[in-house]
Amino acid sequence: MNTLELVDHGPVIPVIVIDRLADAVPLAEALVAGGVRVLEVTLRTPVALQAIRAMSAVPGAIVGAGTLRQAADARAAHEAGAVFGVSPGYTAELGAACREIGLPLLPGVATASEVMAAQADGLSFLKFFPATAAGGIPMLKALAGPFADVVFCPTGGISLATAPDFLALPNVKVCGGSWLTPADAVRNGDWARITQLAREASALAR
Ligand SMILES: O=C(O)C(=O)C[C@H](O)[C@H](O)COP(=O)(O)O
Repeated sequence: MNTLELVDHGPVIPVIVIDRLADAVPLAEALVAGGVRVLEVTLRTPVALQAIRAMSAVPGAIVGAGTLRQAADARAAHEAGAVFGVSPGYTAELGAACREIGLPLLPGVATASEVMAAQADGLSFLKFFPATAAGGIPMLKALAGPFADVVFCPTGGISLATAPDFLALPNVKVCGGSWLTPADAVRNGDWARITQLAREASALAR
């Protein structure tokens, strides 16, 4: 798989934090029911790897791991069944580890130098993180000049209301965000609300 294939499935990749393993499967089912199939599960919690394994068995779900910071994270995610990885930043070490194990990587960048480092290692579909704090739409427009061959997935501070402006940019094919899985909805098992948020996100135009 090439990470750019992920954009074929819809305009938004939800960034998911799982605190309780029991929430993993119903949450994935709720998102898939709303038309959102590509799921980024952050490695921020102790149950994240088990959650990736459980969610991978949900029909229709395409599950990847977020918050990859080191080579060991990539290996653990791959072993848990993640079919892609996302990182908040980029290091050559992480890139090499992902290549070695065959885990497609969507690495985070926030500056021109970071774009150049990722491109030097063959990566041209990049997460722009933290999108809003790192310059938002004006920054993406500025990066389009020298990096016309780069496609971005802006993530960080984006909402249903602001996503359309990002998705309207020629160098943006998909947005990431945690707004589809509000912590209170997950805590309360409000899966219907999450399906509704997923429906709204998957209906966004590109
Ligand atoms: O944990 C990771 O792997 C990250 O890189 C950070 C997340 O992508 C953003 O924190 C999501 O941003 P919000 O939509 O503003 O919540």
